[in-house]
Amino acid sequence: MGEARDIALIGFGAIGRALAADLGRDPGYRLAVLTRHAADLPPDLRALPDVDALIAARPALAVEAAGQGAVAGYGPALLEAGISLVVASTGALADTPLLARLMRAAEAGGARLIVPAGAIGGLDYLAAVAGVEGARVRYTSRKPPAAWSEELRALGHDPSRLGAPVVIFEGSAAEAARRYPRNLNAGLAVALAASGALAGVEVVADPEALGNTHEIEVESAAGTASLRFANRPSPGNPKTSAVTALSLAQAVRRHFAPLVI
Ligand SMILES: NC(=O)C1=CN([C@@H]2O[C@H](COP(=O)(O)OP(=O)(O)OC[C@H]3O[C@@H](n4cnc5c(N)ncnc54)[C@H](OP(=O)(O)O)[C@@H]3O)[C@@H](O)[C@H]2O)C=CC1
Ligand SMILES: O=C([O-])CC(=O)C(=O)O
Repeated sequence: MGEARDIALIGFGAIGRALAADLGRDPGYRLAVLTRHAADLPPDLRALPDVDALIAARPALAVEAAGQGAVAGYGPALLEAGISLVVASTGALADTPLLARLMRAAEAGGARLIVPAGAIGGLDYLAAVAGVEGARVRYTSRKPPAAWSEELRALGHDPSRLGAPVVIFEGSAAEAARRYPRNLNAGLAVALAASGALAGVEVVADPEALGNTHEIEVESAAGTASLRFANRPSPGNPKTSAVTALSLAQAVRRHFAPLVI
């Protein structure tokens, strides 16, 4: 095996910890973490105090699992410096001027901005049929009330005693990602893959939801598809599905793989 590849993680919360544990078991990777809480890192992880230190470390790839602010704050500089970036906080890309800036930076630096599947799957299918005439995609996010405590209280509901599903939002993926930056990244990933074919997004707090559920319905001249993901919440954050960290680990492996599936 060749020398270990340096990977820089940004953020060390629910996803960052799970991702570090996953990639950390693989001798093919050496990890460093940009975090505001360096003292909380296990001794085998190197702390990066700021984005300049990250760029100076010249990692083979950076992975953001921090928040929309980190994508906007660090993304352009990393990409311009030629460091490809996997973003978990895909909702940040609802900001079209930021997305354009990131794409210009990636082009200038010869790097890639990578949107992983995250909490869902099937983005390849959506992208393949998006241009087919009449293609129409709908996305529904259905999470248990614990993921929507504040929003339910604001609507006059007690999250611990919700008797029936409550629709929190209906509208565009971009507006959903702006309003709910911690809960609607998957909707924006669907929007990027499905492009103009995404007809709408619905967000539901559901006491019967078996975990964080994502439903994608597709109709086009190529056929129909019903995708449904019933995800276990991450132990560290009920808004975040545990599978997201697995998806990011997969995006890292895929980036370097000689066989891409
Ligand atoms: N694409 C997808 O399908 C999914 C995306 N996500 C998104 O992934 C991101 C991470 O999720 P999760 O791990 O659950 O969140 P957590 O809140 O558990 O962790 C985020 C961590 O990032 C740190 N952080 C925030 N901003 C910065 C910054 N500018 N620089 C360094 N560290 C920072 C926070 O620390 P501090 O205390 O310093 O703020 C915190 O420790 C979120 O934006 C989330 O919405 C989540 C699920 C699915
Ligand atoms: O983890 C999930 O189920 C999805 C999520 O939070 C998001 O899309 O932001």
